[in-house]
Amino acid sequence: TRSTRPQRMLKAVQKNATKGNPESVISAIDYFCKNSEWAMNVGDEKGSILDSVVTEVNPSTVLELGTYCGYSTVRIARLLSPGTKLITLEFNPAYATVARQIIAYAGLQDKVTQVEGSSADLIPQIKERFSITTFDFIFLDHWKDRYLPDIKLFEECGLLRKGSVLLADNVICPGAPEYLEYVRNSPRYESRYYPAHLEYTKVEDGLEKSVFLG
Ligand SMILES: O=C(NC/C=C/[C@H]1O[C@@H](n2cnc3c(NCCO)ncnc32)[C@H](O)[C@@H]1O)c1cc(-c2ccc(F)cc2)cc(O)c1O
Ligand SMILES: [Mg+2]
Repeated sequence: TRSTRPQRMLKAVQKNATKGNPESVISAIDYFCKNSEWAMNVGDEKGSILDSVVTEVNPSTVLELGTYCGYSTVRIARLLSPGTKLITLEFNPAYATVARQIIAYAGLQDKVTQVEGSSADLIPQIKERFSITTFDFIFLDHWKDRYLPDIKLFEECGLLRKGSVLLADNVICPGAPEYLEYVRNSPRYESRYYPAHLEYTKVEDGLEKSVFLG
């Protein structure tokens, strides 16, 4: 049967990137998406903004919602201090399998804990299962209508502390209007919009960074 787009993306990484070199994995995926097949990775333009926020926060505890093929997982993990691991949630086993291979090809498997399942089920289990008290940095890039229910779940489960940084992809395209309204109007968050473009296109999109104020 015909291969899937994530499988073709993995082949492109194995063909064009250098094993153990995260930068070459990122470049190989961006090249594939610009020249062969568009895919919903955060991409190079928004990825550079993601890089700058991760570098600024220098987090000890990190959560990503929506691994997909692991592109942003690699971007984040390559910047983490030694000994720091990120947890990434993905409920599609086929995507998780491709991501595992892309993360391993980049040599970052020791900095990543991949968890298969839905954020709605897993978020309430995180403290117990991973001995986490709160997250320093959370990247939201899963289903856009789940951003708001999941940020409320973070609050209910006591997973945020004064200064926790949440960064959300696609707040313009496809859009997360309820989430934006919430973080921009809640007195418990200080929010800032980073304008950019939808990955590999000229369509307007951007990232919303929201700091929890406690
Ligand atoms: O839809 C987009 N992203 C969704 C990501 C989903 C991934 O995350 C996984 N996932 C989803 N919900 C959950 C969940 N929890 C949810 C239930 O609890 N728990 C765990 N994993 C979850 C999926 O299995 C996928 O792996 C998108 C679209 C465009 C786009 C723009 C313009 C266009 F024309 C077309 C497309 C651009 C983007 O950058 C985008 O991110
Ligand atoms: Mg996205």
